[in-house]
Parts: sequence; structure tokens; C-alpha cells
Amino acid sequence: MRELNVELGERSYPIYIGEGLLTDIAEIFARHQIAQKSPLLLVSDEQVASRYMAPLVETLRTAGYTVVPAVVPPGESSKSLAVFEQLITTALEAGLDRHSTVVALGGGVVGDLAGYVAAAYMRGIRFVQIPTTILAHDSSVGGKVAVNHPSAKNIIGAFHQPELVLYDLGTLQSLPPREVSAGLAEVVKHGLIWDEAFVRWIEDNSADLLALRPEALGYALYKGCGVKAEVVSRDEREHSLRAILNLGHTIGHALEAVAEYDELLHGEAISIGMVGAARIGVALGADEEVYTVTKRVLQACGLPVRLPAHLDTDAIMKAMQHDKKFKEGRMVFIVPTAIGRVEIRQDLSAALVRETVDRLKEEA
Ligand SMILES: NC(=O)c1ccc[n+]([C@@H]2O[C@H](COP(=O)([O-])OP(=O)(O)OC[C@H]3O[C@@H](n4cnc5c(N)ncnc54)[C@H](O)[C@@H]3O)[C@@H](O)[C@H]2O)c1
Ligand SMILES: O=C(O)C(=O)C[C@@H](O)[C@H](O)[C@H](O)COP(=O)(O)O
Ligand SMILES: [Zn+2]
Repeated sequence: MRELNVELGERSYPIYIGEGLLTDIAEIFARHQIAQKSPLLLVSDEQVASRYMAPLVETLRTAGYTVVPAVVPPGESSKSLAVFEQLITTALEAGLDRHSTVVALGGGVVGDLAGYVAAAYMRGIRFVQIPTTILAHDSSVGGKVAVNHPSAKNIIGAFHQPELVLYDLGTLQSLPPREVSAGLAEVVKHGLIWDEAFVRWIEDNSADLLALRPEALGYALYKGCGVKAEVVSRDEREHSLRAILNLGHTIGHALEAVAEYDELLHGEAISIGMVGAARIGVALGADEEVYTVTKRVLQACGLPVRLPAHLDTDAIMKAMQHDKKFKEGRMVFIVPTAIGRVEIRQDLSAALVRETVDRLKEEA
């Protein structure tokens, strides 16, 4: 087992990463004083629940927990106020109290949704993340929890840190190939913002990552979580540095909204957005390699780099104005300056961004 720590003073917490950790959950929960006397809300989606929920419920009940299972439909549409309200109703009816814990078993959708329930219920109860996708190495760490508005991603949310993150790598073996690639987009992002050697390693090991070879996967997720933990520890509330975790998201979130949260997975939209950010970096003076390497590593991970031509550029430009980085009437972009280095820019012209969006429709 590998272990990392998110250093946030009295709200610090560990990330446990390893094979088969779910079998040790009772001992890990006891170590973290997860209350047994108050009901525990276990949130998952249908696809994850059908594989991993029953044994987990059994283990926890055997250890003395009162488990309230709540299963939502899979996919981004569950990150909605309607599903949030259903979960609050379930929590109320089951008698969850201030000592209860919400446990998220699933990918980023379940983590963000259940986390927002934990943040809001009785003004905040404890929360545990059990990520089951590659992408969720990112979403389970750092405490950003949210649901979507039809016009804007993650616009209704909070910062609410988990008590711990328990990453059982065995669960990743059942991921469909498209989800494997989508998850690797955020792994690549962590390399592009922080660690050139890691980017090169991902490119060299992409075949093993796509094949879900445990050794490569474990290393990639440990490195990705490490970058995330380091950045969050330095700037929990995104006053400055944390914004770099948004590389590719200014365009990417707009694409998700314009595609009605249906056509593109989060990781796919972010992949296209990172190619756009790399193009902007080169336009502002970075070496051409920033663009070629970014595109090459994403394609090696089976990710799209071309923006679907039918998505309207005007609609994308408009959706970008809902970006949470938008400041003083200007778009804020995370722009690569070299592989493994980015800067936060507030001085981009709308014309450059528009031209970049249009050129993304021609990527080969
Ligand atoms: N809070 C954050 O910091 C943060 C960071 C990155 C992304 N996100 C959010 O995360 C979401 C995307 O997360 P995601 O890509 O994990 O999507 P997801 O949660 O929808 O999971 C992807 C799909 O895989 C299925 N699945 C999950 N685990 C599985 C497993 N082990 N085996 C088989 N199928 C499995 C799910 O049912 C779903 O259909 C987006 O909403 C994004 O905005 C949040
Ligand atoms: O943790 C962060 O900070 C991130 O930006 C991670 C992103 O990958 C993630 O998609 C996050 O939810 C985006 O945050 P938002 O504030 O732009 O909604
Ligand atoms: Zn993201």
C-alpha cells in the first residue's frame, strides 16, 4: 500500500492507495473514528453498486455500522440539484445525524455529488471518498464538491474535505476502455502542470496504462495524487496556485455544457481543452514542443484532441464566461510555458481564444 497526506492543519487527511483495500475498510474506519452509532450513508451509482456495493455493505454491517445504501443513475446527469435533494431526503428519512458519515463509492460524479450532500446536510457532516475510476484520483482529493447547473459546470458547490481517501486499485479493472482514457486525461494534466519527467513516463508507459497493468497504474495514480495533494496543501481555496489544476478546463467545461453533459466525458473535454491551452501557450511564445508533446501524450492515452465541429463557437465562448476563474470581466486561462510548467494569465484577448477554439475543430 502507498500512502500520501494532504497537509491542511487540523483538516489533514491520508490517501491510501493499494490493491484490495476495501477488505480492510472496517479497520481503517476504526482508525479514523468513523462513528458506528450514527447511520452511515453509502452513495454509489448503479454500475458501481452492482459490482462493489454488496460486499462493502456486508463488511461494514459485520463491523457494527448501520449502513444506508443510496444508488443513483450513472453519468453526469446525476450531478444535479434534483438528485442532491433526493439524497438529502434519504438522509433525513434514515435519521442521519451530525455524527453520521457520507461515504462516496464511485467515480467523480458520485464523489462530487455525495460530497456536496455531506457539505450541506446539517451544515456539514463527515465524508469519506472511495474512488473507483482513474479520473477520481483527481476528484477524490482536494475537497471540491458540487453539482451542475444546466448552463454551468460545478456552479453549486462547496469546499468540504474528506476524512480520508481509500483507493482500492482492484476496482479499476472493471472500467470500460473509454473511461480508462478519460481518466488518464487528468493524470496527464498533473504531469503537464508540474512534472516534465512524469509526462515523458506517461507517454512511454501509455500501453501499460491502457491495459490497466497494476504496477504502471499504481505508480501513475500515486504520482497524480501526489501533485494534487501538494497543490491543494499550498492553496486549499484557490486563492492563486490551485487554479493551475484547471489546465484545459476553461475550454473543457464550456464544451461539456454546450454538449449538454452528454456527448463528451469530462476527461475527453479536458483533453481537447489542454490542446487548446497548449496552442495558446505557443501563440504566446512557448516552444512548439509544448503543443506537439501535449497532443502526442493525450493521443497515446486514447484521448480526443479535436473539438466536434457541430459545437457552436459562439455558444462555447458564452459558456466560458461562467468559468469560476472569470475575474474583473476577463477570462483567466492556465497557459503552459514549457512541459511541466504553466502560468495563470488574465490578459488573453477574446480573439485569440476564439481563433483557438476554431482551430481545435481542425486538429488531426
Ligand atoms: N472535485 C474535483 O476536484 C473533480 C476533479 C476532476 C473531475 N471532477 C468531476 O468528476 C466527474 C467525472 O468523474 P468520472 O470520470 O469518474 O465519471 P463517473 O463518476 O461518471 O464514472 C464514469 C463511469 O464509469 C462507471 N464506473 C465507475 N467506476 C467503475 C468501475 N470501477 N468499474 C466499472 N464502471 C465504473 C460509472 O458508473 C460511470 O458510468 C465530472 O463531473 C467532473 O466534473 C471533479
Ligand atoms: O481541484 C481542482 O481545483 C481542480 O480544478 C480539479 C479539476 O480537475 C476539476 O475538474 C474541478 O472540479 C474543477 O473545478 P472548478 O472550480 O473549475 O469547477
Ligand atoms: Zn477536471
